[in-house]
Amino acid sequence: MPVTSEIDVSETERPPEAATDALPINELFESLQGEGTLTGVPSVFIRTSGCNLRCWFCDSYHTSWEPTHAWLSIDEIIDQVTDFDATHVVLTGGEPLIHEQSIELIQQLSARGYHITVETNGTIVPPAETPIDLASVSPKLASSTPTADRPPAGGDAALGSWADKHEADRIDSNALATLFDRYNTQLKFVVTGESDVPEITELVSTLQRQTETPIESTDVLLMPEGQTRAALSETRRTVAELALEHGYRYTPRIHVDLWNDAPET
Ligand SMILES: C[S@@+](CC[C@H](N)C(=O)[O-])C[C@H]1O[C@@H](n2cnc3c(N)ncnc32)[C@H](O)[C@@H]1O
Ligand SMILES: Nc1nc2[nH]cc(C(=O)O)c2c(=O)[nH]1
Ligand code: SF4
Ligand SMILES: [Mg+2]
Repeated sequence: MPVTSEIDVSETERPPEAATDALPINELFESLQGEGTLTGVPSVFIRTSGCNLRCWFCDSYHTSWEPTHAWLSIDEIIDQVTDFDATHVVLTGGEPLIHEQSIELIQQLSARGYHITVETNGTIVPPAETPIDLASVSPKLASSTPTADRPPAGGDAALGSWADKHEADRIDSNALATLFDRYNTQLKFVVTGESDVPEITELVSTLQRQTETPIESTDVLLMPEGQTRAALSETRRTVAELALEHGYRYTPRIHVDLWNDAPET
């Protein structure tokens, strides 16, 4: 059931009428996993609203810059998930781990046998026993920081004080190392061009010193920046060639190739 346009509120504070275990849900749909090591796997996507960062390029503008959502209880979410046939669930956002109710949702879905991927920016570590099958971690590079020259889709009026806050909070290497040690993890970088590579190499080296689990270059995925087919066609070849040159994996964004920027895909 589409929930995208049902309720439009400008913040993610829980209204008094919402259940205590409710989550702000921007959309809930079935699609093919479009990114990363599970690309092509039929999956139910649960997109929470609200984020602790503000990437200028965010392809889910209505979960970050202008959060839009309905409040659904965990039972309501699970009812909707079980209406689909997929065995894989992708919990995404926004930043799903800013909501403590996401943990209960993950536990309940896992107990029902679902394979759980969490798409996260890697700044928040969930409680130790949270049953995540794939931590799809996308650390945010300097090129993600919004500025007056690089404003979000809503223009620089939306920028407010986010340039400084985003820049200060986008990387927490302790959090990234803990996630990597605890979960089966892919590090999926959004790449805008060659100038992003030194920061990726440096961050991967830093994390290799911090983690107990060895980080292989094949755990590192380069994903082209682009919300639309037209934008991706500008970046993907460069990013694929950078992956080849540096021994990292390349991941396409097949949902963008297939459905462009349509909601619920
Ligand atoms: C909308 S985010 C939600 C999860 C989490 N907040 C994060 O950033 O990882 C889902 C995925 O889309 C990626 N993404 C967002 N905007 C993008 C863009 N313009 N081009 C390529 N990937 C993008 C993110 O890096 C992340 O891997
Ligand atoms: N098909 C499809 N695959 C995806 N993989 C990660 C997504 C996300 O927004 O987190 C996403 C998405 O929005 N759609
Ligand atoms: S961290 Fe994720 S949801 Fe938040 S602004 Fe960046 S891409 Fe969007
Ligand atoms: Mg997406």
